[in-house]
Amino acid sequence: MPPLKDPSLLRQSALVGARWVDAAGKGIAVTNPSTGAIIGHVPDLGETDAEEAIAAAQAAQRLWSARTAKDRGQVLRRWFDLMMAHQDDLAAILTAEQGKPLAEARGEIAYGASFIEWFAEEGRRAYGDIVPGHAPDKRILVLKQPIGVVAAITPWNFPNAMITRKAGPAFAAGCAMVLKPASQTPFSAIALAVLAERAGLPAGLFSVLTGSARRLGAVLTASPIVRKLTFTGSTEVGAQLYAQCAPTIKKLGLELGGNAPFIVFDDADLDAAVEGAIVAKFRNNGQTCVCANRIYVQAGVYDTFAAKLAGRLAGLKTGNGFAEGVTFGPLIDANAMAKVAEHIADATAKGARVILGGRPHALGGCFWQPTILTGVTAAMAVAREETFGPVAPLFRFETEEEVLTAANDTEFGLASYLFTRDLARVFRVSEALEYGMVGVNTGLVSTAEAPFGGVKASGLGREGSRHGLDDFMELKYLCVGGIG
Ligand SMILES: NC(=O)C1=CN([C@@H]2O[C@H](COP(=O)(O)OP(=O)(O)OC[C@H]3O[C@@H](n4cnc5c(N)ncnc54)[C@H](OP(=O)(O)O)[C@@H]3O)[C@@H](O)[C@H]2O)C=CC1
Ligand SMILES: O=C(O)[C@H](O)CS(=O)(=O)O
Repeated sequence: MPPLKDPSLLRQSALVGARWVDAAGKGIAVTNPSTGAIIGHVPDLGETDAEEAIAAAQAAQRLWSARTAKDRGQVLRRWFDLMMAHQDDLAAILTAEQGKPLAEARGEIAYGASFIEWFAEEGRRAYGDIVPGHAPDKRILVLKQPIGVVAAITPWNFPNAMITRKAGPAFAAGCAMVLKPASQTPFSAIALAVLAERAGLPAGLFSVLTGSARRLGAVLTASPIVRKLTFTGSTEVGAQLYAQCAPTIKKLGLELGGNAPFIVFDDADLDAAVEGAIVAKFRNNGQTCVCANRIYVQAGVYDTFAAKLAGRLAGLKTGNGFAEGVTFGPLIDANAMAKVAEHIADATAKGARVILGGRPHALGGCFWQPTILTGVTAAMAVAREETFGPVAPLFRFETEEEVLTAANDTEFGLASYLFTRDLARVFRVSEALEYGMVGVNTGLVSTAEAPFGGVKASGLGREGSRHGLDDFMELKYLCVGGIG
């Protein structure tokens, strides 16, 4: 990692309420997925630390929620300004621990900061209602109030933005947050806490806990003080946490797995569709929940699309995220490599053809060649499971009805994409797709202004947009009588 302009942002510590706990060279090692080198260590915290963080959050939240939305928004705005002022350092920390190319990491910092900026403003629009009464002497008022102490558990693939997409609305609403970031990428979370402290976020309002996910998660999900759990990660873990929260009836925000269809019709702008596929499939080296997991191309343009996509990919470079001109970094770990290899082996064993890549990259380690498969069918694992890697499986289809049936044939329902220049088809297909989000002639839908989230096994709730704030608030109905 290049030297940081502000080395204090890379802190080998965790934040328990108002107390920084140092790893002091032991605890959990964090490695660079490009090189395998140890970047540093974070503390291995336990149950009592999690309980302490929850208690600190409860005390701080009472005072924080008593401040005006404008005041809270000004603190968040300062946090946004500090994130952008330190964009290069935050990006370097992110590339070191997650692997994505530096330019992409800088983009994530700006994307992550945009949620803080957006909710610094949205917090002042948590409007309630005054409803015409049901009796002459009654008045009906509806208030919006913060839900209270929130627990957040986040993944490694977007170590900055998946935190701020939760912290922004939580703090704007007047909540407190106890965060357990992914163990592979804790330093991005800790750097955010360092800047939050400098921005004036009150002590105790934001804790960052590092250590055993199972152990810390058990405390966070069992505590009756924690009134909401917001989780981003796999559907398997999300379902487990859902069950763990049941005894205390918590509000849940679940951003889970995906299996996005990417549909290219005969009448599409093929160059635009190829660019869209590069973004939708290969952003973060295919390690996003909204990645195009299945690429359906209508028969009339199938061969041309495949050739164009292969031509574009052949010119892009794989390597260490800090190296010049690199578009694809490493996968996060050996398990991710094994899953990619397994999906390709399964597909080729069932008749698919590799027209590009298909093997570990010559760089070794966690690097994989960008890969295109043709002749892919619904019988293959890539059609049913999330690959979470740089593999583009191309399915051929004949009719709109056929591809809609195939696209909806999954338990997931997060993102979906279609490319066509037929306006009637845009609405017919978009309305028929069983997903929370539809990209029309674009491969990138994620932005703070829009509601991000899915249906079915892809989760509950929405993050971002004006809807994202309501997920951190409760409605309170006042029935005021005796008005003569
Ligand atoms: N819908 C969305 O927006 C997103 C969905 N995902 C999905 O997540 C998967 C990849 O991300 P990945 O991080 O591996 O997902 P995981 O679900 O394995 O991990 C996500 C987070 O959950 C924690 N965790 C794991 N097990 C437990 C547990 N028993 N109790 C409490 N916390 C736990 C992890 O901690 P630790 O790191 O310590 O294991 C990590 O912080 C893919 O399926 C992807 O689609 C990922 C990102 C976004
Ligand atoms: O974790 C993810 O995959 C993110 O939600 C993807 S995005 O928000 O950057 O699209």
